[in-house]
Amino acid sequence: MSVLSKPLKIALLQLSAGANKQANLSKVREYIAKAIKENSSLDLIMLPECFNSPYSVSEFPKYAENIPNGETTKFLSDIAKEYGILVIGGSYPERGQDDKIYNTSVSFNRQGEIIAKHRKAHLFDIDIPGGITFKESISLTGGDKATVFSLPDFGAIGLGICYDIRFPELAAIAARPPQNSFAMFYPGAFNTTTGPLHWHLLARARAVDNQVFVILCSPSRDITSGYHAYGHSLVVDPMGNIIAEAGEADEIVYAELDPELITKARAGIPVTIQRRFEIYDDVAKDAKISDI
Ligand SMILES: NC(=O)CC(=O)C(=O)O
Repeated sequence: MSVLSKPLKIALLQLSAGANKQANLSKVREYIAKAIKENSSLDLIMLPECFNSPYSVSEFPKYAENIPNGETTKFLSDIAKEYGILVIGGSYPERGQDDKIYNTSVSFNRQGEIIAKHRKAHLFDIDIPGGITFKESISLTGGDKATVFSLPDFGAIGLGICYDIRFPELAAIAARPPQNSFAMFYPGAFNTTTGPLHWHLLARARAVDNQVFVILCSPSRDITSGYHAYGHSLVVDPMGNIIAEAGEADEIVYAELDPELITKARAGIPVTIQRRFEIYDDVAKDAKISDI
């Protein structure tokens, strides 16, 4: 039996976010209504990284909210409940109890209850001369756990945020026993330097490494903003094939995750049972998993 119990129908909302939080949330609401109108049998909606605020280290503290008591968490919970749909709530800046700021993703069941919370573990601190310099650690603190949770009626999934995809350990922890996830979801905002270099490569690599679906949801590209997101929200199957992809503008991407594709990939190339843990350590053993 596959680790995914039945086909999962998903929609990725590739949307840009501006300075006005209310306008950003209204746009999300409008696109969710559109997605459900276009595809009434949808199971899950996913949003991009930083969908309620600009992607900017100086702006994060101004937009940061308490989770679960802030307005964006309530907004997402209401949507999940209203439409009876699973929601992977992209990410938004969180002000923790410790007064530190995190880049956090919250997921909801069909009743609007929180089923997972992931704090971006690996902060995006890079400096590519002639390309891009970015330092999330100026205002953000990294989370300290991997996130794996059960998507009701479907099975386990892992979740990381953007730069987390560069670290294969989180996906390996999610995909291997004892977690046995069928997919890795990454809300992510690569940019016009790193996107063309690595976006597809990393998504396909994580999929093939672990024989799972990999789903990336990006903001759309707004060249009037301070950060030019790459776009190209993506769904990759367990063999590494791209089965759905957005362009650069606002767009909804639909895909169906078919359990048979996992079964076939694992039967044909049985790496899941060929690992040599007597040669190297299994990162999935004793991993620190988020418990909300
Ligand atoms: N924005 C990110 O967190 C990551 C990114 O753009 C990259 O890894 O490239």
